[in-house]
Amino acid sequence: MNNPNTNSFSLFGFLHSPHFSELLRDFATRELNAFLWLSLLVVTTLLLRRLFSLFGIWRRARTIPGPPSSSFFGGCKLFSRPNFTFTGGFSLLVSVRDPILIQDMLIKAEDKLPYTGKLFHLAFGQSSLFAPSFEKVQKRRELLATELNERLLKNGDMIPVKVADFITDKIENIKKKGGIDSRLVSQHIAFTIMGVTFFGDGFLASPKAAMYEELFMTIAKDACFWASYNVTPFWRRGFWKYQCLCTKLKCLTQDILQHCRKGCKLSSHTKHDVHNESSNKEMKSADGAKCCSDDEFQDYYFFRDLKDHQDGKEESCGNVMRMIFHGCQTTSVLITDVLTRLVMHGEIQDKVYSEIRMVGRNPSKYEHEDVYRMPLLLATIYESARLLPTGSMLQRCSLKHDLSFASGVTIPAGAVLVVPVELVQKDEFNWGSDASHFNPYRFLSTVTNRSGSAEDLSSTGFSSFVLNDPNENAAFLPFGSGARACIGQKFIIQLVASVLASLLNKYEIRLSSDSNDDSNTTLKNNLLQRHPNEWGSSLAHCGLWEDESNLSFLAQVFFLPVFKHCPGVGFMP
Ligand code: HEM
Repeated sequence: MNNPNTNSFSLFGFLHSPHFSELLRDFATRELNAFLWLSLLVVTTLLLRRLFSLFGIWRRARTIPGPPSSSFFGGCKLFSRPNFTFTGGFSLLVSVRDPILIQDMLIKAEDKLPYTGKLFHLAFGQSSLFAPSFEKVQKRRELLATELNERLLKNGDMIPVKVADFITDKIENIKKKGGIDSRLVSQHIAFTIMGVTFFGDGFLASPKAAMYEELFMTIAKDACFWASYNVTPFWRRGFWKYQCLCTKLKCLTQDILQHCRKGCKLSSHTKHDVHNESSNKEMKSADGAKCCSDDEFQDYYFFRDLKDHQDGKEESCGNVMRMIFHGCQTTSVLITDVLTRLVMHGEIQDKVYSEIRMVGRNPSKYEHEDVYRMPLLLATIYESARLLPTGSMLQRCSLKHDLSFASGVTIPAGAVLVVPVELVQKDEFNWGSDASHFNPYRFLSTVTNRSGSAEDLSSTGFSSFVLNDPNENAAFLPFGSGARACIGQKFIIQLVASVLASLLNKYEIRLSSDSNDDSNTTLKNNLLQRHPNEWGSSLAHCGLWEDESNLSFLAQVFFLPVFKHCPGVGFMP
């Protein structure tokens, strides 16, 4: 019979024996070795996979002709082969500069990069309209384009007139308080156009419209910074403040929408049960703005056709905010640039003014079809967009299939395709020797009579020029091209031209004499002055400046908008 005391004694003795510690050490060493081997195996497999994928990329990239491309996205370039840059990201980056290839590529490569929209996801929530996959956006793109163009045709006369009147009032009000920056005027115009487009006329009367614009701009300014974190920075207090602003914006968007809808309903017949209905869904946000459910948005007329195509998770609110954001950023850059060009090229401003006066039936308001009788104004807008596109790069990829081009080049699926828009739009090969100069006439042709000589039509109220379609030149890409081209191009060009026609009829844009900084004078300050002959007949546009007390307001023009060169924040979806 075993004595338990003897057993426990011998176990205790064994545990303290040198043999046991040796066994333990041996075991630990084996475990550690096994772990190290396993780690080595995993790391080696990962590295080999990466190496193989790198060789795969290199092998496929060898078939793509062209010079080596430089590093994009600020990444460090490790080595470069023709059209292939290894930046450590293990993706093939192909930069396309040939306009014919670009056109082909923009038609065939329908997807955008998988991280497209991440930047704005944080700020505005999900947006199905700017999703990377073409399959997801195709239907909505078509519906939105129809809606915009129908709206354009139906309400084309009303939006520019209302926006121009609203902006003129705003300018006059700000003028009373002091100086005003032309970037700010452009921002107001862009924001008002977007507001009226997406919320209806009620937006102009909304008491929260000004606050909405301010909040939008604050968020747009910070969006790049907060999206630059790979891991959402929950630990930073500033991040929570930003999130709070984003929630406020969403609530305010819904609040303004409700305000506009109520206005519509009141003016039609009954108050309905808007208040009761929504009170169940409402929750109060920090500043008192009311949040309601997304159903409100799905009822909203602008999205009524999109309703059937919404999947459960999607937020229509995100779509509206993303579009307002995109439209505002791009449009305000464009308007600022047009104003700058007109200041810098007084002779063009004079001719545009004559054109506007010639067409003008009503001295202050222009109807939408009238802008098509102002080819120089339209050409000025296109030429400004050519010289300063709102995004410096277009990006595409084909997520599923390899892309084969007419030239015989094949780009593998998943490769990142970029078009350096600024370079292409200023390339002498595409635009001639004056490619980097402002010359709106490049988009115009003269009207000729039967004998082939230029005809002077000024007495008939028609311009002697006709506008060529700028999109005929494959190197004209401010609105992109192909499958994912901007669907707002026609709409916004017509609106911007109409609003500018109304404003230019009232104001002349000039460099400010206040600027002391001579080196920057050319681009810095300009003045919008009310034309003394605003309501009169066609007096000469120049020479109206004797009376300096007429000076209206100071407008500063900045050539490069603040956001322009921040990667991603700009104006690209
Ligand atoms: C001056 C004004 C504008 C400019 C310069 C502009 C420019 C652009 C550019 C460059 C793209 C990318 C195209 C591409 O990758 O090929 C784009 C996309 C888009 N734009 Fe605009 N845009 C403007 C105004 C608008 C407006 C007013 C709207 C709508 C109200 C709009 C709606 C869109 C949409 C929905 C897309 C995304 C298309 C997609 O990803 O499928 N844009 N825009």
